[in-house]
Amino acid sequence: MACASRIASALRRIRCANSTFQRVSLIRPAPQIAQRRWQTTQEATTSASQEANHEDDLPAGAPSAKTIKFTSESYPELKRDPKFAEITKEHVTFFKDLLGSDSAVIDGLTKDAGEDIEPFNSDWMRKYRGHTKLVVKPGSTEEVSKVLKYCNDNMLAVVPQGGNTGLVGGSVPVFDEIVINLSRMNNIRFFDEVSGVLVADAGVILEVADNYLAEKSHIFPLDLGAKGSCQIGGNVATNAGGLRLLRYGSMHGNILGIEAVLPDGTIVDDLSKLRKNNTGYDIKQLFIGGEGTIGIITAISILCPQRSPAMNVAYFGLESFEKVQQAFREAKNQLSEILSAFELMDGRTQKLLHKANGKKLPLEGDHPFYCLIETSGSNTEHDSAKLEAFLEYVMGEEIVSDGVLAQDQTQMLNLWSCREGIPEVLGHWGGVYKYDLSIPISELYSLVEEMRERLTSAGLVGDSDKHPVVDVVGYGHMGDSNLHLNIPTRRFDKEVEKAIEPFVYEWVAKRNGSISAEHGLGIAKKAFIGYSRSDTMIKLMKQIKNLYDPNGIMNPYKYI
Ligand SMILES: O=C(O)CC[C@@H](O)C(=O)O
Ligand SMILES: [Zn+2]
Repeated sequence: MACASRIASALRRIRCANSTFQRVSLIRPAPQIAQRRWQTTQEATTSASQEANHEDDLPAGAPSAKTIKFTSESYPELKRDPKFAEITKEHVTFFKDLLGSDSAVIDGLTKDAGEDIEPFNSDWMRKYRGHTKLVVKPGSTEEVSKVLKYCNDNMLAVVPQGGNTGLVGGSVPVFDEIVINLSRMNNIRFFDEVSGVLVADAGVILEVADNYLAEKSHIFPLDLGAKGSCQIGGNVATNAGGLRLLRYGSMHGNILGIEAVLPDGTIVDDLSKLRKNNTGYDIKQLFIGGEGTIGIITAISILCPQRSPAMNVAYFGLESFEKVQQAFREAKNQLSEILSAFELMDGRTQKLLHKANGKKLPLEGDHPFYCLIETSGSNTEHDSAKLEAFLEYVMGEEIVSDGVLAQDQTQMLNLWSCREGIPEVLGHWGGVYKYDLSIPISELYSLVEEMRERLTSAGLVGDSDKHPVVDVVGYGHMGDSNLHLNIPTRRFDKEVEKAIEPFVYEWVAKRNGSISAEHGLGIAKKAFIGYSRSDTMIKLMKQIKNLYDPNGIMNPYKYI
């Protein structure tokens, strides 16, 4: 079998080149998300919950945030809460006096802050845009405390903001909420090489933290495409999942402690470095995934695993979702503790990747499904033996039809780009309807098929400009039963939206899945929480919100 020999010869090459392969570490450059660009669209029609924003002639690499439609227009049902005060010159003076440095306050009230303030008002997807006139950048926990207390005392609404790389509009204002940006708080406070405990400010960029840990043979237990821009405080506040959750677990499991500030200025000093601390309620968990609705995380303490010196990345083509499941089962069974990622991409995502940016795909021929497997272990020989046995098995049993194994770091990056490049590429035609869903694994892909059929029979999908929908595709974290259902479109269209929603949420709810597996609720999914949470759970969440933030100043109009 040609494909078998492809992998077998790759394995032979690895055995010959052990010494170089052994030391490969996987550090992927993050996509330049600030330069993502939406394509021209025709006659974009409005859609309250999904509309992205387009313009006819964006200069490549320099999108102007000013052309993004305001969230308050896309969501006309949202009204500014009159209980919040409007920002005055006196407020601005207070923040300037408090924070001292000129660069710590972006003041759009007393002067035209123009392009300086817009990146804080809008998100990288160009879907959400607020009206803030003030961005403050505290440089310490004490400053965050003073800022928040002042806002709370004066009924000024705020939005905590990290790297602003979220996917649900949670980190940008809707109206004139003050943006509290954490980027100046970017120090690593502590690292212990024996325990692997890292304590760092919330504003440290994920990739910076990971590079720091790499020098100490450790790894940050979270990895995602936006690592070059996102901040670890935001990662914790959104309980980001990423590409290696399968191996290292979630933020809820890895975070040992947090430091946070409540709206009344109280500093929650719970920066525990302990793995075990069984003394009452685990209150830090409320801030993890709390999306900045009860307080601002200012620092985290996190358990970081040892970095694996031996890494392998393989990319397979498979003929059915049944075979994908078999491959996943075998990977868990045979690679067990060295398996660090098992990602799924359908054939359509790979074709679109090629179509949009001409990317040469690793395998010749078409396969309905592709998987990317990564192993991370401590012993190359041991890992290679396991991998070889696994590959021989899946090829021999015809579970996998074709595959390649990276020979060096460049090839690893190239294989990873076939997965990580997908979200950005799908925006190429105009915009994307995005759904981030937890679904029982056996039915993970059925939703994509049903949705494709549904939209196709409604005459909405096609190759020509007559059809709004380019395709219906699925990819995601197979290892976590987390599907990213993406529907790239040429234009946003009420008819398309009606065909997708609420069908998609009902479909997921019927299977006891989650309507937001890892991206959170923000503004995009807030209206749909009831599909995944019972009335009792929502009531309990509201009680917590009211307890911590009685004035409701924290990230209003989102989440809850
Ligand atoms: O854009 C998406 O739908 C998914 C983004 C991210 O969670 C990923 O897994 O690449
Ligand atoms: Zn994801």
